[in-house]
Amino acid sequence: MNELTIAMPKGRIFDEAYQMLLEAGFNLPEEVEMSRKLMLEIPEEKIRFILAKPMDVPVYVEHGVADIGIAGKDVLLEQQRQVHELLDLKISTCYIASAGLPNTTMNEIAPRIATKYPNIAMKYYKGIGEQVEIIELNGSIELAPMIGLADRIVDIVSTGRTLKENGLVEYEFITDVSSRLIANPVSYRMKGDRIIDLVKRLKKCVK
Ligand SMILES: Nc1ncnc2c1ncn2[C@@H]1O[C@H](COP(=O)(O)OP(=O)(O)OP(=O)(O)O)[C@@H](O)[C@H]1O
Ligand SMILES: O=P(O)(O)OC[C@H]1O[C@H](OP(=O)(O)OP(=O)(O)O)[C@H](O)[C@@H]1O
Repeated sequence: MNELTIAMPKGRIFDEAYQMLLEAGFNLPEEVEMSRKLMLEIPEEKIRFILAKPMDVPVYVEHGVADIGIAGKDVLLEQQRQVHELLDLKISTCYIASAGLPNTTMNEIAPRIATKYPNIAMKYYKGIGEQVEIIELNGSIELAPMIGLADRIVDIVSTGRTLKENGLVEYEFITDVSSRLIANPVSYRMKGDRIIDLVKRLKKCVK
């Protein structure tokens, strides 16, 4: 049996994704001790997990150092990497929307859009015929309209709490997001049996 290296996103997605693998019947420790270890070997299953930043999972998979990985659709849309998307796990669901201060229109000349997702935002505004200036931030995006850095933000919305607590309203829905199982194209060919078995088992656990 080939060894399978799986890139797992640390943070929000990890628990739900790991739970799905347990439900799919993989013989893994019930709980992963939250240590600082970034690699986890499961010799009984011939699986090796690498624990990566969510934005980096497709990088490991594209380069083939991980055979498969779990990544948010937001990250996949933003990065457009050469990976196969195998399965929608329907976990860590949320959506991407534009938001801003209530009752405001966008500046007519080059409105400014703050976002962690420059490509998604650019594509969206291009699609609706708006020429915008993108201001790329790495977090706390909701600050931007409040302090006059941008007319709108393009960001993830889950419960809507962050928008509400910062006095912002949603303007346009852009796209739904959930986590996806992705594979390196060469691994998919070379380790097809193992990957297809994993997809079949996970498919049964998708809710
Ligand atoms: N409310 C949410 N906010 C952000 N991401 C969410 C949310 N709900 C689900 N997600 C999913 O989780 C992923 C982000 O996970 P997480 O917040 O752990 O990483 P991150 O934003 O890169 O955080 P950090 O840079 O702080 O590690 C997103 O890519 C998205 O697919
Ligand atoms: O609709 P909600 O349930 O409030 O969730 C959405 C918020 O969560 C995420 O931020 P995160 O906690 O990852 O912080 P950061 O992007 O500011 O680092 C996202 O960027 C939104 O700000």
